[in-house]
Amino acid sequence: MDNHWKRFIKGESVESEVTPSIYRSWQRSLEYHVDHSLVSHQDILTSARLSERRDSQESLIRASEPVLPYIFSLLGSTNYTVLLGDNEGYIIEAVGDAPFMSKAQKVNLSPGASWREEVRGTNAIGTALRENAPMSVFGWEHFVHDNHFLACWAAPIQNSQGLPLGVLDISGEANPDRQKILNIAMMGASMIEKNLRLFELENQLKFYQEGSRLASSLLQQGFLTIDHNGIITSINSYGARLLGRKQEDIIGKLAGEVFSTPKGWILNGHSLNLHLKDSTGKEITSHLNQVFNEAGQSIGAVGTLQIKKETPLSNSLWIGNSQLSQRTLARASKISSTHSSVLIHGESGTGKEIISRTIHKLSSRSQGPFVALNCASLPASLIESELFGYVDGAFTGARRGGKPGKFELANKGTIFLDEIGDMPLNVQVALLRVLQEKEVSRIGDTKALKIDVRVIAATHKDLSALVSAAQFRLDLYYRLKVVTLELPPLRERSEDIRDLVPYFIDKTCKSLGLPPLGIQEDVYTYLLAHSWPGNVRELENCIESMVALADGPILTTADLPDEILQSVENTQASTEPLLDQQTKQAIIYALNQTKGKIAPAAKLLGIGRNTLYRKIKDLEITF
Ligand SMILES: Nc1ncnc2c1ncn2[C@@H]1O[C@H](COP(=O)(O)OP(=O)(O)OP(=O)(O)O)[C@@H](O)[C@H]1O
Repeated sequence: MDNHWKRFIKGESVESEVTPSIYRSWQRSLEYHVDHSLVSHQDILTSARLSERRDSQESLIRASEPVLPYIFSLLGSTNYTVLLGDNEGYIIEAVGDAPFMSKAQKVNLSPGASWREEVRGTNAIGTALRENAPMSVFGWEHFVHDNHFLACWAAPIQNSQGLPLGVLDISGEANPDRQKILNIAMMGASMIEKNLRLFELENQLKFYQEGSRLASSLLQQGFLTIDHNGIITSINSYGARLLGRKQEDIIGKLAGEVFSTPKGWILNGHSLNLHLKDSTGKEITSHLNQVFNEAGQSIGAVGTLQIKKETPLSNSLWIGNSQLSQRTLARASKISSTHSSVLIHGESGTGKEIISRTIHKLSSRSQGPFVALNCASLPASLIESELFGYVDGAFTGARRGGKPGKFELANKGTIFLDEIGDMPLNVQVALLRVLQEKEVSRIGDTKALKIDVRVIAATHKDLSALVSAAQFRLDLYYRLKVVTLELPPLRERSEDIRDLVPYFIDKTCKSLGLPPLGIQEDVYTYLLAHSWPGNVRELENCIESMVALADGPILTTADLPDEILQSVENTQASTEPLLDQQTKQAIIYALNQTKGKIAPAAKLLGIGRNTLYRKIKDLEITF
């Protein structure tokens, strides 16, 4: 068979009779002017240069260390050597049996020699590197005649981009089992590649760990990481100080031991707010987010710890961080420092009572009572006696000893009159008198009692229209609307849903004595798309029923009430396409953020101003 080689050397055409990769390499060997009749003694490193080279290839050598002897042991015969070459074909490591290695040494197949094609013509190491593919080169396929006694198999060792970093070679004396040994060489190369990737990941991990250690040491808040077993794997010194313990006393402990949270929470929720106290009793707020791997399994949680700031609004009962909510709260806070009557307008369930309680809590009357009366829930005949009370025997059916009215009960505090639009006209007159004279007389009594009460009235109706229809007194209307507050419906501040939902889940779990529940992100797609005609009350009811009926530790779309699923699916199917709805929401959000300014809103959305104008027009957005 070495006829092929001889004929090629003589210059005859053998292209169709030789393996293409071997033929290509022979051609290259000719171009490099490799002498086919002589063993080259070029490109052999001195031992000092070889050790420098090995130092520069430290990770390749470390990654191969366990692999070379293992591959040698698989060969099951001693007539082989297993070699590691670097990316320039220099042999930097060899494992093998002495008799064969000494034969190999005669042709410089030993550490220090480069087996690049340019120097030694066609050979497994050089040709595998050049072709960047596994190669076997047998006997006469070697370009240099003296190498014809060799049978060699080599596989490149590649980096993650597929570029060769080195080569694993198995050389022996002619062996017919070409594919089997090539497979072993390929397996060895892939084991080395895996080890190299592992080293890379270890380095990356060290890098990130060091980066996050440095960054978290600079943070003016606590930072902690918890693994999927619930063990605290790191906490910065600020966080440890907050908890009044040493870092080393916290790291390695179960989160449940440090935070005394219900067992198993870490695997249940997607995010969690822990409520803790520091060593001096100050409240610490925390926010932990779970981290998931690509398969969606929890691999732990990272989060922050902070001392809860005592802002005036921390007394607020209002949940929601949307721009509109923040504006509402800021206005409520201002109102709380005045003594005027307040008229709150908003759709049913938007939180008129909650905001009234907040105004009361923030005001100088906070130590006094907050008394609420829903004018729509009582028959007209009873409202007056509820408001002003009565004396013994004031009317048939009156309670013995009389009864104080809500105004009396609210003295030094706040009275909240919900659904004021439903107040009968005769009671409106009496109310106006109380407001003007700041005194109240129980029904059937001649004495008047001085009272100091702030009135907050609320309605979902258009009071000015009721005034025009002569159903509401103009003078009372003006008395009440000294200060007004408009509560936006939930559909206009849907970002609040992301704050309200975890709050309601938490609240319901506590009231039902259940462990904290998580919620799947998909559920929000529905909650955000629903129009919530019943506003926050409807959302609260929805979450309450989901929690009560939930099957697992995480609320999923399967737990959504049918009416929400249907209403969202109907809107999506019939009227606006989902994309339009979401675009609309994004635009409303951006306009809220930028207080209606077009240029910054367009920037926030990443679109041009003209496109934004067009979309506002097309989607009929009003702002
Ligand atoms: N911003 C909010 N944060 C927390 N809970 C809220 C908020 N807004 C409303 N809620 C809850 O939603 C429910 C309805 O709120 P509220 O009674 O204050 O609304 P309303 O506007 O007074 O309703 P209605 O006009 O029907 O009386 C209550 O259970 C309240 O706790």
